[in-house]
Amino acid sequence: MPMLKDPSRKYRGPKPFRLPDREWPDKTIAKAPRWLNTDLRDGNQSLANPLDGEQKLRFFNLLVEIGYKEIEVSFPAASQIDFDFTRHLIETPGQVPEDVVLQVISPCRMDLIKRTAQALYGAKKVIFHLYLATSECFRRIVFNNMTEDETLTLAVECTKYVRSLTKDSPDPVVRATEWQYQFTPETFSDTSLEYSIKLCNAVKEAWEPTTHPIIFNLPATVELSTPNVYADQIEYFCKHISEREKVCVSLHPHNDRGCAVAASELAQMAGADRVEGCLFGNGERTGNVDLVTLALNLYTQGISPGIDFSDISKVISTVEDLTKIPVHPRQPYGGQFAVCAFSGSHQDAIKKGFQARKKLAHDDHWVMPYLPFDSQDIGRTYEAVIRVNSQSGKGGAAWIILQHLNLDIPHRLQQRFSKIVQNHTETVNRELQPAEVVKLFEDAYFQKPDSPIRLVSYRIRTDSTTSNEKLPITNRATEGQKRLHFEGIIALNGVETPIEGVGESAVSSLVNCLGGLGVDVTINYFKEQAVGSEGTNNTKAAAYIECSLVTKKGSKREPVWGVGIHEDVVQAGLVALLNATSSVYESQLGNTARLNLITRPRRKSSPIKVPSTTVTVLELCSDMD
Ligand SMILES: CC(=O)SCCNC(=O)CCNC(=O)[C@H](O)C(C)(C)COP(=O)(O)OP(=O)(O)OC[C@H]1O[C@@H](n2cnc3c(N)ncnc32)[C@H](O)[C@@H]1OP(=O)(O)O
Ligand SMILES: CC(C)C(=O)C(=O)O
Repeated sequence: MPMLKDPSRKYRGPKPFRLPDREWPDKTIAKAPRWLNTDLRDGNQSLANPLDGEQKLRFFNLLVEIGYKEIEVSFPAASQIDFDFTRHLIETPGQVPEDVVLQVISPCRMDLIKRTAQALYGAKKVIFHLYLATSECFRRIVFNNMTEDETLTLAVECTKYVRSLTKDSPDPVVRATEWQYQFTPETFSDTSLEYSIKLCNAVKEAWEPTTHPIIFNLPATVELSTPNVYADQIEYFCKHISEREKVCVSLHPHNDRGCAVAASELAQMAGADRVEGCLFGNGERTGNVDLVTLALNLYTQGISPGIDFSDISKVISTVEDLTKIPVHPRQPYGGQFAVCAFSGSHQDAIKKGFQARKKLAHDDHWVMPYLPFDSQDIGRTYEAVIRVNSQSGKGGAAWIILQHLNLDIPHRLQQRFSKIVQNHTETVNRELQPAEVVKLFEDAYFQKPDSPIRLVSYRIRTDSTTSNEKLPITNRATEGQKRLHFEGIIALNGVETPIEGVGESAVSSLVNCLGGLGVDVTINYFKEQAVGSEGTNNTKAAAYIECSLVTKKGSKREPVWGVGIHEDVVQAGLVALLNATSSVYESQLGNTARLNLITRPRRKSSPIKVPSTTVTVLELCSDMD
């Protein structure tokens, strides 16, 4: 066969269809549709290994649990498994809740209809579903040139036959069942609308709906056109079918062009009452419409779907286990990446979004950069929202530290820490787990067990008795400063040394003490923060310090950071300073600093006498060690 140069010439293109008075584009979806779940029929018939009875029961129980009230449970004439499963549901007391209706399907073949009716004997509530393809393509190719009239006659005869076996049956047990009837002109979206309507009117006349409307299920058996065309077809059908009030218009879209969700939404705007589909879009070929997406899309329209996906992970694991088809990571809502950001600018915006949201009232509308919905609504935490790799920025790492250590790290530190994270992701060339990000943070800014500078004990007092002049020049407070007197013992590379200094705060007095030891640092940035929920016993203080080493020539080295966390806010600041200083000492000075410090003459520590005039005394807590 010669190769076609342009495959587009192989296809017919859109069929001309005019709907001059179309209304659906101006409509919105105002309520959830009637849902029909067909995982156990259309979903099941498309599996490489169809479900056995036990698996079908597990699936059925899940569907009931999450709230489906109409479930197509089987094609009873197709297999003994489906027949027996239907019988099991009917015969097991309490298995089918009172408000759940079982639906079963059969083609327009008398033998198969009869078998289907047998499967339903004694059921409480049933939708008997018959299908017959109506398009020119199917009538000519599949049904051997069956005419429109012959097709209509077959549909009417089969409907009458179903009627005789169900609501018109002489058997009181059969008549006791609450029967509904559904007819599907299969391949509806490829069938002339006038003909579909003529055939459905004839079927309606044959069934004579009374208590329940007759369900006309109008499938895009194969999705052939853009979603607006399907919506036009549904609007036309709704407007032209007779006795519309006796008809429930149902949708059954397939996803061949990837537009099933859009088609279903537009078709609901066009007047449809009901939607048939499968969880996560299982079904023949590219699947039926995804009922999870359709339902959860309703939330973002301010409508409750009436189906409970608040524990979507459980739904996913059950469905994956039964169908052996994994839910794609990028699947709307259910996919593990559905509300997850790797890229830096997205993470920054999301972090800011959550911080802004914290300040709002609980019931404020969800307005969040990059996140269309709240992952908590489907039972997922915010933890997986931000994930860190080499595409991430400062906001992502900062988010993880906020989530795991409860530290809302300052913007300047975010920028510094982000470089450490970036280096690491580029070295390992993969995503970092939150624990790895936390470890990088702790290693960089917290006290290490082998820290070269450790505060052994200290006391601070405010007093006016200490003469500034008596202290070495580096340890003195500057002019006009409120003076705090800091006395303590510091271990430098394990050698304990008494220190003493004055400053306007505990931190600056310790800075002055360090100056006396030859470690001259200036504080560039200092911030304190409460950690934990206010008003609880768990509140701690966090302090962030950025400082630079000042060399003998007076120039500043690259700044370093330290973070201190402590029950006591003063101590948090001191710890932060020492952590930063340790970094200076280790990373900037290296051996020279070690030498400088070690060669200074120092005494073995002696107890510090605190005068009785002490105003503030803070004992060093043991977790400093
Ligand atoms: C679009 C849909 O998804 S519709 C649902 C389809 N689901 C399934 O087919 C799953 C279960 N099906 C089955 O188990 C089998 O196909 C059965 C039991 C229904 C029928 O099996 P068989 O008797 O072996 O027939 P087979 O499936 O090979 O062929 C279908 C026959 O039914 C005819 N047919 C197909 N659809 C219909 C229909 N809706 N109404 C009446 N006849 C139909 C075909 O034209 C064909 O007839 P032919 O043999 O005279 O050419
Ligand atoms: C029989 C109908 C409902 C169907 O499954 C389809 O058209 O896809």
